[in-house]
Amino acid sequence: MKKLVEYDFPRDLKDMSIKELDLLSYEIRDFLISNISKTGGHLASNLGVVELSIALHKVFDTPKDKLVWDVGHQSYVHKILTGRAGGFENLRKFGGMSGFPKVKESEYDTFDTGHSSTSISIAAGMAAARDLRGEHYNIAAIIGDGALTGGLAYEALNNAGASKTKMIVILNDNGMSIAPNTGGVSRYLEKLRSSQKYTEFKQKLKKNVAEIPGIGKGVVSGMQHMRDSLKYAVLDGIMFEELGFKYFGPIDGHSVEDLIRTLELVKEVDEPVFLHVITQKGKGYRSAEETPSKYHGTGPFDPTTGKQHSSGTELSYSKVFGRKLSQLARTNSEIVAVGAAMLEGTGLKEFKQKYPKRTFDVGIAEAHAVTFAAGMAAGGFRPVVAIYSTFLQRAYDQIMEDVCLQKLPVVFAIDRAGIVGADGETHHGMFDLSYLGHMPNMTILAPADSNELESMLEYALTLEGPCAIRYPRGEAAQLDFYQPIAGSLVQKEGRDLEIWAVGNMVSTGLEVCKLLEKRGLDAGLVNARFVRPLDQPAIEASAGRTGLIVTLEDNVVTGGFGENLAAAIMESPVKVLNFGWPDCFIEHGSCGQLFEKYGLDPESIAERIWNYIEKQA
Ligand SMILES: Cc1ncc(C[n+]2csc(CCOP(=O)(O)OP(=O)(O)O)c2C)c(N)n1
Ligand SMILES: CC(=O)[C@@H](O)[C@H](O)COP(=O)(O)O
Ligand SMILES: [Mg+2]
Repeated sequence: MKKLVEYDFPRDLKDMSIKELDLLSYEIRDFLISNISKTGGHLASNLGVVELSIALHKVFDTPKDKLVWDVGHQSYVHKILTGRAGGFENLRKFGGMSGFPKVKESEYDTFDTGHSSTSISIAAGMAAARDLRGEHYNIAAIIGDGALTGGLAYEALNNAGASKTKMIVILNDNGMSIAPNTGGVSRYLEKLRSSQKYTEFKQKLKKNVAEIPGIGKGVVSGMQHMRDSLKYAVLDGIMFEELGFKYFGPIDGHSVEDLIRTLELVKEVDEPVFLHVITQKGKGYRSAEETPSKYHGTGPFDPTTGKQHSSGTELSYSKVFGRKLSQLARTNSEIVAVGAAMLEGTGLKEFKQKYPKRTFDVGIAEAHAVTFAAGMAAGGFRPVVAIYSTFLQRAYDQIMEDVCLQKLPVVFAIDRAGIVGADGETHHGMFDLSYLGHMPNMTILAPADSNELESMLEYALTLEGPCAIRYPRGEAAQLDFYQPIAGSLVQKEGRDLEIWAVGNMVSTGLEVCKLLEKRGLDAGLVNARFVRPLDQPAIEASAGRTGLIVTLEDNVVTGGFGENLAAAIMESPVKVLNFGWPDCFIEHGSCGQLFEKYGLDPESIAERIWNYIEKQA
């Protein structure tokens, strides 16, 4: 039997029979399990779209026809079917293949994605561009039921449905976001899924397709006939029909045959089509079927037992945050937690178990989460909104207008701040200090270790306005900082220079001081703690003690802590050197590799400081 790397995909799919395609789906699942068990990656979502991806590449003429994968974490099978099986050895590794669609990686990847709920907008825009140019090809957006909880998807449905342009929205409905999906739309989809009509549709589909005389006009009239005889399906999908889409389904997303038949039909429709496909997250791998959330994004695991190698016992910042919040909520009944489809990732699972009524998971809806929290704060509560740094970018305006403008006491627990590693450029949380740093009334804190995170959370909940606490992905440092949160913390004064480090960069700063000491330099270290407001008196005092201030932050330099500090003492003769991420998008790789490549590891920083001082001498 041929290996997946030996096929000429997608061309080879065109000659394969349904039976061969069924066999191929087994082969692809084996390949995914075997490879992801070594590299880690998004397993469960990909196992769920094996047949759908095969059918799409069988029916559509890619890359002329365009496929847009929402989020893109489920694009692995698409990658296999477009000649990239060989890339899986280095999936998400430094210099290796990305875990998301990348235009620069393949002509079959139509758009760089990573953040949810964008696919329908992208497809609608592509369709408008195609129509304006008078071109003819198919465009399909493949969106999950989780991604369909995001507001942008509805703005796009509203616009695309009314436009009457030819495009296909395929809903990959598995009832799951990372965790079980939530909300009213999810309940509506559940109703469609569990309806008897699902099986009836399958029977009618077979019967009607058999009656279709050929292609072109025949297909269209056959399809019209089918739709007429499937009035119930139209009724069931009424919400999408009312928005201007022709609704088809729901169909079995694990039947290659049904998928191919239906796609052949809907691709002939000259209007917006909404095709509802039912799949199972984790399909074909027992551990992932039983606990899809655990295999949504997984590290390496034993493929035979399903046992994940990383024990998950490390004390992450997320866990420290969740544990402390639960503890504070015991005595403060005004504390409520707000999340956006990432309760587990942000450490709120324990809080939800203890305080289900005080936990609000709004779905993949970060902008709504923030304004919802603003509403709760206006109603007298103390909302704590836990969102990853990269996803909070979505809610810039809501933080500014709905929270800061009214100085509402909302606490933002910003997880995954700084570089995150394997997810890469769409997911690094390296902009929050810049996008929050200019917001009036906002306090921004960054803990250097787990104790500081706890103290900062306690402190934030005493403030009368908004406060953001940002901390990185992964294991929490244990530096034993117990001092109360009042301003910056001078660890050590320095004669030759003083380093002002933000959050996780305090650990780096300690290393840099040691390395410089070996070269005979007396470097001091200040744990900034407050990114906003700046601790002006302490900064001025530091500038008075030394001729050089060095700032370290796990954030883009542009508009970050260091630039603000430099501006705050621009009249002083002290020189300021800023270290942070350069003004560009940073690729995927391990955090260690990225810090090294961009000169942000202790050795590179010490070297640059040394060279700078040498040059000045
Ligand atoms: C704006 C944004 N918020 C959160 C996420 C994190 N996230 C990635 S995939 C996912 C679940 C998506 O569910 P669904 O679209 O149904 O796809 P499935 O994994 O079920 O195939 C979430 C919440 C994201 N990528 N983008
Ligand atoms: C695809 C996506 O956006 C999430 O699944 C993300 O990969 C989760 O990252 P963490 O592993 O940091 O929770
Ligand atoms: Mg889903």
